[in-house]
Amino acid sequence: MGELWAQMGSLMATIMFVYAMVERFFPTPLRDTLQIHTHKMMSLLYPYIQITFPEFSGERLKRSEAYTAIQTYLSENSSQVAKRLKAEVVKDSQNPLVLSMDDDEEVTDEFQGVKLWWAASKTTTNPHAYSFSYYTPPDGKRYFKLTFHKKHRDLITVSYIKHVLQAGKEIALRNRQRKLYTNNPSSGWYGYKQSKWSHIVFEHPATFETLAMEKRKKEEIINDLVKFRNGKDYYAKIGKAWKRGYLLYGPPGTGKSTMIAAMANFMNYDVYDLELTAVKDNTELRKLLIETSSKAIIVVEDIDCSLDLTGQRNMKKEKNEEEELKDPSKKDEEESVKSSKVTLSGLLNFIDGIWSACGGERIIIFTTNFVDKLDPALIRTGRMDKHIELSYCCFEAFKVLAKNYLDVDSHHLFAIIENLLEVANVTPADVAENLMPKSLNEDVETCLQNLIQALEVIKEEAKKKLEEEARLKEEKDKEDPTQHEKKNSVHTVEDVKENGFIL
Ligand SMILES: Nc1ncnc2c1ncn2[C@@H]1O[C@H](COP(=O)(O)OP(=O)(O)OP(=O)(O)O)[C@@H](O)[C@H]1O
Ligand SMILES: [Mg+2]
Repeated sequence: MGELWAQMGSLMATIMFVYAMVERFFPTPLRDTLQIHTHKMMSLLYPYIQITFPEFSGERLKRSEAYTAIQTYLSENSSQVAKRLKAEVVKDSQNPLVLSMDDDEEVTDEFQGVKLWWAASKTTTNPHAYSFSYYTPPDGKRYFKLTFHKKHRDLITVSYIKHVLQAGKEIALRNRQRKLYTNNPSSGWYGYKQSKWSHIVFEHPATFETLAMEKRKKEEIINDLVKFRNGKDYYAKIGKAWKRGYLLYGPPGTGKSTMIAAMANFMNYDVYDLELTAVKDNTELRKLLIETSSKAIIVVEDIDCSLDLTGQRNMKKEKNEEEELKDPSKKDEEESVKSSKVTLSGLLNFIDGIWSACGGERIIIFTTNFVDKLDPALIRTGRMDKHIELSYCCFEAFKVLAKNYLDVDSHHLFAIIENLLEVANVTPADVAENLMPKSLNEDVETCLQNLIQALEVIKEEAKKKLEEEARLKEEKDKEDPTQHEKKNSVHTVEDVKENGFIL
């Protein structure tokens, strides 16, 4: 910046001298003409272009987006070089204290080999002058001034400014504090200051590194997410809304919720935990969706329990009426489900209707313990793009947990555990529970022994259960071999109905 200031200084001195001469020796009409020409000539000699970015444009309350983006960009790129910094507390940021360059401070930047100068300044205002604007700060209007050589005009005005604004927005997004939203019951939507979603700061520590799962499967999911994140142009090209649906299924404690948290942390997205039973009808579901932000994961946990969306409504009805006669408390249970009128078609519209296309990238995740119970319409390809099974703990997943909980990569007891995991169906949640030291003096060996004991018990129980099932089957076969054959065929209408499939 030194050389620029030296050049500017000598130019300013020349201009002032020429103006002074003109003022002094020429009559007014000639003086005006001469001044215009002098000005033109000086601007020809002065080879730099300046662009200013005011903090508030016009008289609007809103701070200029460009100014904010430039400030963020410069804070990250130049706060190390600027000598005088300004500290500001920024709301909703991971790092609430943001340092940016102070007024009248300059920094340089470089873009494709071209040097540029940024200066933070403010206009000086007359403190006695009455301002019509509420938004003009008493100490003047702030602005950033960008100076560059005129031969780079196109590069700077077309590419560089775009780059700065984009990078500034990305930095702000990266540094923002992410939120976990839950929907409020609609009865409270119209109250004072009540909004449709309540939020808290999202601070779940789960990551893909700590998620116990086969490496290959994990990489597949990560690649899918990365492809989605970078797919803005691709989605626009194929004419599809920029969204992706995942169905996570598996027994309780296999890590479905943990995976959602890992996904949110990986993508740096907000999470909207949608409680469908609190949504009155499809219209309200739509209103909730419109109020979600871009870069969000919308989660419906336990979709099979949230609503009677399994397509078995009619089949179940008769059964429930019978049950109600026997047990009246069943009726109350059913009533509470009926009070939510979100239908399967409402939910499908929610997923792939035009409503889901408003705004930017969105991920929709359903979780269930019973994938077979879901209506095929809900999970068909294109609607839920990827089905991910979270299953019982395999040896590879155990190794991740051992690393997380005990900080070990290998141990002589691992071989025994590997053999036991092949025969015992145990969830990662159970493995984690057993690996956790119960007291301060429990070492790695003791923790692994605890797990082995637990796995032995599970293995024995499973063995007994299998033996019992085999015995019962044998007894049944003896009683009525034809009945058993019929029962074994899953293709009979009775069985399909009983299992909750839709014909
Ligand atoms: N795959 C996993 N990797 C790491 N930790 C896991 C995994 N699965 C379960 N856990 C541990 O077990 C606990 C329960 O897991 P989580 O809540 O994710 O299970 P879930 O599949 O969502 O169960 P549910 O069906 O009951 O909702 C977690 O807090 C986590 O500590
Ligand atoms: Mg869960």
